[in-house]
Amino acid sequence: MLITQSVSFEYNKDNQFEFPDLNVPEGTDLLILGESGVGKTTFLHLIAGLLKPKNGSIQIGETDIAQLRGKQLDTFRGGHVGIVFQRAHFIQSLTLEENLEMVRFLANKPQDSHQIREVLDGLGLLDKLKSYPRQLSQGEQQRASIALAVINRPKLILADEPTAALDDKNCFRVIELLKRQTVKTNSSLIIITHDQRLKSEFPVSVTLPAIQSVSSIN
Ligand SMILES: Nc1ncnc2c1ncn2[C@@H]1O[C@H](COP(=O)(O)OP(=O)(O)OP(=O)(O)O)[C@@H](O)[C@H]1O
Repeated sequence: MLITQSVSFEYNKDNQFEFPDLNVPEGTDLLILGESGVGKTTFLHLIAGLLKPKNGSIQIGETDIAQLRGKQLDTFRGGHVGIVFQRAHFIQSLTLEENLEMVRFLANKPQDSHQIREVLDGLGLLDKLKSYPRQLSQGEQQRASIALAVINRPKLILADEPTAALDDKNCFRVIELLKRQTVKTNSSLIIITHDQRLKSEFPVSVTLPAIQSVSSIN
């Protein structure tokens, strides 16, 4: 599903990165661990096509997203990649249902109210369909951000520190919800985090080294 090779990136000469090669088959999960500042979010943004690598290839399915530009890239991402951001990105003037409709619209997907209800139901948010983002608790917002990420049934779900602000109970609940969603659609799930609690939940993990060098999945 995802193959990265020799991916490097630089913000400037003080912040240069070489990332491990990844090979994540369809339907499998991967945890990417690393200390603060080693480039976890940067790597996730490269995989999502939000940043362009300096060198290397990032293949999602048959497509090297490092080669896509503009609208092509946006449409590809909208249809194939779901991102659970550190902080949820909602349109505050729209209800949760309308936010989800917007995500489908932006990916050129037909509206499907059954799909929206099914996803919200799976996340325990069906009664929040008509709520505005500000009316949701922090935990509900976290779950709603998972809904935004999975509504288009992407084959690749990327999550940036989805549990950092959560207590143990909610941490494992969010992981369970993410895993359940990926099983439903046979998607691959990649979580980047410094949250060591997640290690026991994922058989495969890779740690980004403090001193950047290329390594591979252990
Ligand atoms: N836009 C930017 N311009 C310049 N440097 C940046 C930029 N974004 C991030 N950096 C630097 O790149 C390094 C890696 O940042 P990144 O956010 O990828 O780390 P991280 O491992 O996700 O950290 P954390 O766990 O604290 O979120 C940091 O030193 C950061 O200051």
